[in-house]
Amino acid sequence: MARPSDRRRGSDPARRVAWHVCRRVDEGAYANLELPKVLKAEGIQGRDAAFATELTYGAIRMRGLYDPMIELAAGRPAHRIDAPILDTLRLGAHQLFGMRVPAHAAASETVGLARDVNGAGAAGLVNAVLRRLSERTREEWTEQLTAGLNPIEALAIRHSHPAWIVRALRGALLAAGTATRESVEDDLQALLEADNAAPHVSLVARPGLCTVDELVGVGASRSVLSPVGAVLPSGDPGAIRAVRETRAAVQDEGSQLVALALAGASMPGGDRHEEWLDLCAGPGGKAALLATLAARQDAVLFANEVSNHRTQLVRKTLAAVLDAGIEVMVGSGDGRDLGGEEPDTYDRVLVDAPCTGLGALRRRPEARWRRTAGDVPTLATLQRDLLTSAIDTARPGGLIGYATCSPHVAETTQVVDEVLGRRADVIREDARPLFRDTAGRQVTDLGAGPTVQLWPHLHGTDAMFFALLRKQT
Ligand SMILES: C[S@@+](CC[C@H](N)C(=O)[O-])C[C@H]1O[C@@H](n2cnc3c(N)ncnc32)[C@H](O)[C@@H]1O
Repeated sequence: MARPSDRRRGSDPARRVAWHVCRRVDEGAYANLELPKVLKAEGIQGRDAAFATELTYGAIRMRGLYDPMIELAAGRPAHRIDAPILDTLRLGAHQLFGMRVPAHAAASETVGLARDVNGAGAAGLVNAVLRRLSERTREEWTEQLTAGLNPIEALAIRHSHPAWIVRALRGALLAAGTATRESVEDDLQALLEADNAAPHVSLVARPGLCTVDELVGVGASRSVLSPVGAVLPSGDPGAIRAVRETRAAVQDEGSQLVALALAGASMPGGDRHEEWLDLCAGPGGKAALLATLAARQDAVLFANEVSNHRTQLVRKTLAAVLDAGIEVMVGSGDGRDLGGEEPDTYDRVLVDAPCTGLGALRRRPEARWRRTAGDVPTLATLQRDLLTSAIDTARPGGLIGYATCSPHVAETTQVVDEVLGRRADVIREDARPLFRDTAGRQVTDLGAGPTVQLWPHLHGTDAMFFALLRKQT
């Protein structure tokens, strides 16, 4: 496919970038990886880059609402519209219904884009569809599209999530004790809205390598939630020296709290030199935080990852940690085998399990359209095997933290319940007191316990789940 730079330069560069990224995403790319590359290649920065980002992410995220609108306006199913033209129409719809672009500018700029990237013939179709779309408000279209649907299907269209995900999130809100039967519809709506809002950029100051004050000094504000966190209101985190040097990094505050919780859990038996294991470490965000926390407690970390490529990423993430002389080992292996290879060894073990990522939909605009309900049982089997192996690697008295960035009960409490149901040597501890905010107070709204469930609409974090288990002596 031609890059935007190869094409005639009649249309707005930011919109062309958005279209190009949407095409690449249709072909299997990830928007969060592709967009920065294309913005850089096109030399687009500042407000134009922010516009391109909002347009790209919104058009991809909201296609569950925009495609049915486009179908009505075009008088044909979306799969009968050429994919490159459909992407142009989605971008037009997002300018009309999701951004504060005046309708005439949204239409004329999108037709200009169509002329450039889809050809003169397609521009006529795009013009006609956008004119029809702009005859009604978003709410009017939504009312028409959801009339007569059951509540889950209606929410799926209104908030542009696949219905199976809406159902799973509703079940998770109830199961975690976050919502009651009375409040669940409001909670669900707030959660779905939070999934569609751009998340702020959270940074971690890796203890001993960087301070929150240093990040505040370059424009970030102190995190309310994470004692090692900061929030960047705008700008490119890559421009921050501490981030470039891997002394700090972009990391969700929920992930920070998970690592802090496991490191902070009490371990009777006093002053032994602990050995910690991160069983699924790639790309190394939690491993880097754990390694610095371990160093403060005179402990050492072994970071394990199954994929060779991701093991390399762990090494890159740990660059500043290793440069500082902090003792951390990095290895590549299947976490399911470690329980047999190194039984009864580690004091603290983190299983940050591969999961559907349904808790991080804000960050990955295409993820909701790629995942299927069929992924869940496959992942749950892997998660059970990894947790079982993690328990085997823990020494008697040792701790195991099980985390996912999905709140789906089949990946969270059901995994823990099933594994614990088969073993008499592990108990579940209340993890909630370990989640402490910057002021030292227990984080609110963590659920009914003993496990912890964080939420984008309540905490501003990804929907991280965390269970703390202790192996009996
Ligand atoms: C959720 S990610 C971990 C994120 C990481 N802890 C961080 O904070 O950067 C899960 C990781 O598990 C790895 N993984 C998948 N199957 C595995 C296995 N059988 N053994 C070890 N790691 C595995 C994946 O490659 C992926 O890197």
